[in-house]
Amino acid sequence: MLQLPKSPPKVTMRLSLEEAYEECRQITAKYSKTFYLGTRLMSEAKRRAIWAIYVWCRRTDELVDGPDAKQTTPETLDLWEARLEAIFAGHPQDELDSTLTDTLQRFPLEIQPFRDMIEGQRMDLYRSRYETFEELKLYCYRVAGTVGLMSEGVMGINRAASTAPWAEGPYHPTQEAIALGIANQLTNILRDVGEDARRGRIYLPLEDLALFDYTERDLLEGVIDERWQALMQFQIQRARKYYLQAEEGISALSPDARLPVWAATILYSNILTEIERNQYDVFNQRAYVPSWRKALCLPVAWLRAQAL
Ligand SMILES: CC(C)=CCC/C(C)=C/CC/C(C)=C/CC/C(C)=C/[C@@H]1[C@@H](COP(=O)(O)OP(=O)(O)O)[C@]1(C)CC/C=C(\C)CC/C=C(\C)CCC=C(C)C
Ligand SMILES: Nc1ncnc2c1ncn2[C@@H]1O[C@H](COP(=O)(O)OP(=O)(O)OP(=O)(O)O)[C@@H](O)[C@H]1O
Ligand SMILES: [Mn+2]
Repeated sequence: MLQLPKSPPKVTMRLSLEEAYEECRQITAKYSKTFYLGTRLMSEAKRRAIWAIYVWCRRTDELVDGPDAKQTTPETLDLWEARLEAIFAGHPQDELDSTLTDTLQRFPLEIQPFRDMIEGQRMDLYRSRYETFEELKLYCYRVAGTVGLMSEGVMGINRAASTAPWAEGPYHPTQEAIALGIANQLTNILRDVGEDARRGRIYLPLEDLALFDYTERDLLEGVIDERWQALMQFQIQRARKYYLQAEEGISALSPDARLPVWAATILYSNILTEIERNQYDVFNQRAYVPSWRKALCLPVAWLRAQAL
């Protein structure tokens, strides 16, 4: 389903565009129940665009995080970037690429966030520690804030919203879209601390570990004590600060985008609550929002989407 060609294949399309979009839908449903649920609340045109973007992002992430990651070199990412340029130039190299080329004809997306995402994956090739939160924030912008920019381009803005007389035009919630991506990535990092530690990776800023007198060795050994709980609560509070900043911008999105974005935001941020419920044990269990609790989030998302 998500196999990445090892080298640029000759351009052969075994699927129609419709079949390719259906494959994008299946990949999104398979790899992220939360975001897939969000897309089901969107219009047909917007959900197809998000599926196409999700697949490109997932394939990009799998180059460094997937089963074949050991074969990925900086040159692999250079080739992937050239392939991205081809997609934007209207020359997709396979049917999954062609859904993004098709999406670009419907939604005016900039290429830069896609390039920045690849730059974030390059960081994963050579970095396994982050000294400061500023360094981690740059990584989070690149692998997730960029997704916010891509998504905002599809969601569209609320042009009917009153514009201040001194403003040039409708408000674009760019910083809030980036903030939601960063909030989601910080959540993902906290959820996957154990999985990443087992691969020798620590995303939590080392300056934060030192603040709570918790060592790298403690983390790699999965030590859970008051120091760990205080460190995790600090991390969770910071992630929630980014969610709060993001929520300011959701009302600036087009009306039909508010419900799906509120739903995805509430669902993903609830992973933090699940981590708290698990007493911050992210080493032996993977925090996730059970389906019944996901369902309970939907009426809340609907109410938040009504409030301007
Ligand atoms: C509802 C909606 C529009 C969702 C966007 C879905 C989308 C295109 C997601 C792409 C995700 C992806 C595969 C990115 C590659 C790098 C990566 C893995 C990033 C991390 C995602 C985790 O995904 P998942 O949970 O499936 O990963 P694992 O299970 O760990 O394998 C990230 C945490 C990034 C997610 C970032 C976003 C979804 C951006 C959200 C921002 C918006 C929708 C902007 C909304 C606009 C305003 C104004 C707030
Ligand atoms: N990458 C994974 N590794 C281990 N378990 C996973 C993974 N993805 C999902 N699961 C498991 O699948 C079940 C559903 O979790 P969840 O709803 O978070 O799925 P998901 O696809 O990971 O959603 P999202 O990616 O949006 O968080 C849980 O039991 C979760 O532990
Ligand atoms: Mn997932």
